[in-house]
Amino acid sequence: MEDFNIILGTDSYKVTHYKQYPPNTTTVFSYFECRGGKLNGAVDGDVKFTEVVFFGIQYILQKYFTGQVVTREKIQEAKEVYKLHFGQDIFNEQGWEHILEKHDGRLPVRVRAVAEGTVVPVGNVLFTVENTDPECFWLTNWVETLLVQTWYPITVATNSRKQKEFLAVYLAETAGNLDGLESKLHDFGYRGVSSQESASIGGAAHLISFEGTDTVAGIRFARKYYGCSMAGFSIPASEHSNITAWGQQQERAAFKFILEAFPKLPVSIVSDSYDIINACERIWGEDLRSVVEARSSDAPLIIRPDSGDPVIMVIKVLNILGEKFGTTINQRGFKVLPPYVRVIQGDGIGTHTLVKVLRAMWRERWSVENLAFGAGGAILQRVNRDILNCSFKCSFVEIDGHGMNVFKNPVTDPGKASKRGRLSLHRSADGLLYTEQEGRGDPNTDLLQTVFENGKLLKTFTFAEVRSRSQIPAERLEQLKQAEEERVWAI
Ligand SMILES: O=C(Nc1cccnc1)c1ccc2c(c1)ncn2CC1CCN(C(=O)c2ccccc2)CC1
Repeated sequence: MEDFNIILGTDSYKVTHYKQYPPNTTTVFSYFECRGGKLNGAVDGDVKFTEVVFFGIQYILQKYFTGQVVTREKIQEAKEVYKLHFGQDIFNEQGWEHILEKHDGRLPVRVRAVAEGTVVPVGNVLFTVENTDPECFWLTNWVETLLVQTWYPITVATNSRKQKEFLAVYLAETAGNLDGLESKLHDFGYRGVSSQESASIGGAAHLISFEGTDTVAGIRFARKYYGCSMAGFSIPASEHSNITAWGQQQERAAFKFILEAFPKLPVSIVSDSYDIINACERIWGEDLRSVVEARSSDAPLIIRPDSGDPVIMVIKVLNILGEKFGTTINQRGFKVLPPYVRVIQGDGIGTHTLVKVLRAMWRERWSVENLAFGAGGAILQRVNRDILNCSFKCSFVEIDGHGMNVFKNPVTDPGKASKRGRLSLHRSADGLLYTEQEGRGDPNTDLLQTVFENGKLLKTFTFAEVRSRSQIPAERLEQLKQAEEERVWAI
């Protein structure tokens, strides 16, 4: 990563921390966890997160940590910047010179992490960092700033997987199988994220649980960093300009033209430019009805409403289409439109509204086979570090050759208490993951693996492995089904 200078890749206050640790400190050992807790489910509404998908450290390590990341030029640049930034010489020039001379510019740190894609209950250690050169005790927490940015891929991956749980429960309940589950939540979010890099990272994080995306950057990311040649798919779809360019009087002509432009593929046509109800009743349901009925089941028309309350619009559109094209009743007793016509709701969808639409469809006896969702900002942008309470804390130091377990335990917030000593992650006999503290863990069963050491990426995972590790277990779906039964289906 040429135009990145890790010596300038940290919070300003960390530049002064080498002067603040106790004299003769030789080791700083820190860890990262997602505490979950107080802001739980803040993505929207009453969705709760009790476990997280670990994802994304591989990218950060590969892009910003591997190889010779310290050079004389970068030290010089940092020296100038910090002299101006602090107004005096407090930059640890000797410390970085030491890394350049003794380690050939490679970072003398060890990062141990749980395998990417692992689903870990909140409150467990996810990765640890320690210095491998006693003179570089100050480096461990220097790199916190960059490594804690894993909060973003972890949160996006976790939130998309949570939506997949709800979709799976309602698809199983209303269709009797999980066919098409992976294409039920399509990423529309490319334009709504803050940067190209966020689109890449977040786009890929969504694709751990789904295979539908319009965020092309996520495809490229998965190819480049996780060895996946094609992580997601899309289809021909219209935007408003393709309809409005024909003028309001020609909406029907536009619809017909676009349908006929793609005879052998599913085609999605946004239908709310003027009046979605008229579009469904008159244009799709009468004027173009035979054109729609001529579509094959693997090249359906997919009607896209794009305004109005999502819950109301989905039910209204399904009811009109059911009237016009007829429905069958599936083995679960739910209504299904003919296979040549489907609906995608891509407006106003976040975890909370997706659940509300699913619950409304259940109440109106519509099978989830009929619908897919698109989501943008809610998938990639409406997330922050507080949702899973991701944090990095020191838990062990060595001073004058003596090891010491350290921690914080604020009387003002017990939820912020940190773990103590050297940490490891283990799986109990009944399959649950738990953290051993104070160095008590058996190294032979530690699920944390050394993924980075002294400038080298030692362990990487493919996107296929990440996807396989984050599968949703059947018992989790059973649990969520029970909860929905009590909360919604019983009423
Ligand atoms: O409008 C779209 N993209 C977009 C991008 C950026 C901003 N706004 C919209 C867009 C992109 C992909 C779309 C789409 C619409 N409509 C369908 N797809 C992709 C998938 C096609 C395959 N799928 C179906 O056939 C299907 C649809 C509904 C029920 C059951 C199955 C599931 C959806």
